[in-house]
Amino acid sequence: MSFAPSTARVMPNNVMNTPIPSPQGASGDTTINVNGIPSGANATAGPGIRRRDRQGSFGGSSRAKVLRPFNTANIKILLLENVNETAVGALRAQGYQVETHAKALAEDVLMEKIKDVHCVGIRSKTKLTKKILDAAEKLGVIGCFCIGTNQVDLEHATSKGIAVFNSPFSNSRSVAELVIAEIVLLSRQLGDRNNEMHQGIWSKVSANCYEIRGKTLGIIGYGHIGSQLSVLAESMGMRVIFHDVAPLMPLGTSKQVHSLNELLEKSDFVTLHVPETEDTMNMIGENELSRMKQGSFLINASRGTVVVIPALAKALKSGHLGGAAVDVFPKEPAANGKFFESELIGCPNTLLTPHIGGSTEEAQSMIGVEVSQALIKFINNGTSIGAVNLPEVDLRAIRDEENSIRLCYTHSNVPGVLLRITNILAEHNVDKQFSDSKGKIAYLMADISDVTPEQIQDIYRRVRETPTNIVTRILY
Ligand SMILES: NC(=O)c1ccc[n+]([C@@H]2O[C@H](COP(=O)([O-])OP(=O)(O)OC[C@H]3O[C@@H](n4cnc5c(N)ncnc54)[C@H](O)[C@@H]3O)[C@@H](O)[C@H]2O)c1
Ligand SMILES: O=C(O)[C@H](O)COP(=O)(O)O
Repeated sequence: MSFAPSTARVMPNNVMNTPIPSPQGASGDTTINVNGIPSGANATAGPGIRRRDRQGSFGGSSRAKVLRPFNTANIKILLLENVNETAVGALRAQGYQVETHAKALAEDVLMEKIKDVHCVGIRSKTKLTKKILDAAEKLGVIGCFCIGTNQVDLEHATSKGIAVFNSPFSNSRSVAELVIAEIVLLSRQLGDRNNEMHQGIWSKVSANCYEIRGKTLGIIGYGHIGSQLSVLAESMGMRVIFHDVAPLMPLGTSKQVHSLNELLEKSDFVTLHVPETEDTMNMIGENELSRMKQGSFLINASRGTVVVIPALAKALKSGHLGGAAVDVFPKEPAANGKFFESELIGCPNTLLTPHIGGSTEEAQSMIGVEVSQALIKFINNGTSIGAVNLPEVDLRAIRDEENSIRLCYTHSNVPGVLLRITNILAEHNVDKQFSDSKGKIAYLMADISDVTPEQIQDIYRRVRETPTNIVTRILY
């Protein structure tokens, strides 16, 4: 797969279901404006579609055509929260306009900035609420350069046909390694000893300090991170049990237990690796903490809302828990250097970290590559593989010949749509077509050959006018 930038290419397209930036056809290009009408100095009465420069291939075939939404230089991308250079470079190499910010933006600034962009890239801090999404007039795709997507109003994004991509496992190993370190640190009270030494206090203690060998680790949420952690913990001699809503294959000699309570009662260390959902909100409160063994430890590197912080502080101060490591908080400061407050500050044997579970060079670099590639494939080819909120649809490469187009149609999932589209395409040569649905939304891709600019314009207009239309794009 090559992501080499193409020569300017302008598409009849509402890539983000909104007005298209005005064409900037390179010299010699025949360009097609938003309405599909050939325009620009070199517009001719001819087909209006230039054979692409053979700069790369799609789908591994030398006869494959590189598709573009329209002049890629008109695509505007906003990257927030210090998204990795690997992503910035890959997106710029496409010719897109990329604006980067090291921090999350305040709501009013984001509302203004997001108005004009086709794609936004965020991490866990930026909240893309209904209000923000409604301000985003041209937005067609969101890249979450992290695992969690709870910071995006997914339902609203979906209703607007905005695709959302994330990186499902590129930082899993980093989180699992952090948790292994924390298990050892907590078990040996290293946080407290370190603090004392920095204050000039020599306090050599062995009481209540343990090896982790032979101890039981209870993992809540046995997904990418939980299962990776399971393998690492067993290799250090721990026994592993886990609780998950889904029945899952236990790795190594780990065992799935029947209930959350069983896990809490049997574990020396309890670690949370669930997503933020309605079900996991306040999952560990006073009742659950009281079920944990006397002197056991709690680790949370999932989401801050999963643990009731005042209850945890109480359990630590009373000595019921032997310690805790917390990486995520219900309210996190917006940026580095901002004030952090929590009832956990000063609790005994309590490790507090600023949401750094996935913050390693390796993870950030891999995430940058993975998410930027998903964004490029969606913008340039219409591919929704890996989208968390759209049905996953792809077609093999379009043939590299003149006058062939790809129709990408995001629509409401109601009866009768395919018949309507079939009628619109009836007199054309549909090379291939695929469609799938997910809940209230469906996505169709169709490659059509031998179409004139007038026919493209007609297809585009008629598809857009269907009552079920959410987003219609045509790619060349
Ligand atoms: N601290 C960090 O920097 C950091 C980094 C990466 C991920 N995370 C957080 O960790 C979470 C987990 O990541 P992952 O990649 O392992 O996710 P995952 O989707 O691979 O696994 C989550 C698991 O939790 C289970 N689950 C869901 N609801 C549950 C419930 N109510 N009770 C029990 N199990 C439940 C799922 O079935 C799944 O097996 C992410 O959603 C993210 O919020 C934090
Ligand atoms: O969801 C995630 O992947 C983690 O919470 C990490 O988020 P971050 O990219 O904001 O560090």
